[in-house]
Amino acid sequence: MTTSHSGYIAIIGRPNVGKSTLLNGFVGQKLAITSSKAQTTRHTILGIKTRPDGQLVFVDTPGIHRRGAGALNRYLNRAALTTIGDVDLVLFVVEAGRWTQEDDKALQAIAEAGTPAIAVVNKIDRLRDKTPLLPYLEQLARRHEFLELVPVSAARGDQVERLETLVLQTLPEREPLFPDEQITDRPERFFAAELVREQLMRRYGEELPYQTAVEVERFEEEEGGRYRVHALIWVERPSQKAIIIGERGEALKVAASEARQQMQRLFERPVHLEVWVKVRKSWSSDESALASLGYRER
Ligand SMILES: Nc1nc2c(ncn2[C@@H]2O[C@H](COP(=O)(O)OP(=O)(O)OP(=O)(O)O)[C@@H](O)[C@H]2O)c(=O)[nH]1
Repeated sequence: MTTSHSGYIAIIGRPNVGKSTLLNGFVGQKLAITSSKAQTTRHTILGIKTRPDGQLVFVDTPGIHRRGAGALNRYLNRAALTTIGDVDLVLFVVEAGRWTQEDDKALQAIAEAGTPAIAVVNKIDRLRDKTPLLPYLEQLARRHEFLELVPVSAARGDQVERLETLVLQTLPEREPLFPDEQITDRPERFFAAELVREQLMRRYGEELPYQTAVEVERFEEEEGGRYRVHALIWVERPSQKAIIIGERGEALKVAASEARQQMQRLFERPVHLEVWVKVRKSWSSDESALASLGYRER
């Protein structure tokens, strides 16, 4: 019989390095929403991968960043920092060829926690010429005592399986922590809200998405298995509501249709989705409004 290794792995790095893409690649399902905008991830999500030789429980955290005041930003940083101290291993994700102050801050947090770490150098597909990769890896190795340094392309899946095997070997000998078939700790309702939020992140301007939140107020299974989902998009100003809805409702219709298709893929069943936009003043700077929208310490 093979020995079982199991444990918690935090995926840590500055915004936009590809943490969510990596998590989805490990689990083989789109659990974490992604976009080209920084700070897409607002919630900590568990992604569970069970193999015959053990179980990897990944914790995708909101990116660590330096700027930004306000309750939402405080929540994002706190969530990432708490996670680092609580896990068996950290995957520190960086972008090949790039090093910023925010990377530095994330690495400092890892060093302070003293949690063992593997450096994941992502987006190697972007390097046409691979020559600079070696000096980059050497420099990274000098910054911290990593267990391993692994270049990958999360988007293409290159080296992700190898990384997974390396990760498993570092985890303690332990029976699986979750049942075999479980792939996340979040209910389907949560993913419904996230998939609507993903469309907002992807479709609307640079600033607007950060001033919106999504709440699923109804999530029901109809006879025959179809899901009926009612989602509310909270914005801070009436002008934002007009932008999201668009002329004759076209913009929202397109966004909702894409979100619905993504839900059908994840839930593997038909989905009926209705989306409404409502104005609630300054929800993103108000701790109690944040809590009511699900941004709670867990
Ligand atoms: N070329 C390339 N792009 C990638 C790769 N991995 C991720 N990306 C892209 O990088 C962007 C950010 O990816 P995410 O997975 O959302 O990044 P994140 O680190 O979770 O971001 P935050 O939510 O801001 O913390 C997206 O546009 C991805 O498609 C990769 O291996 N190669």
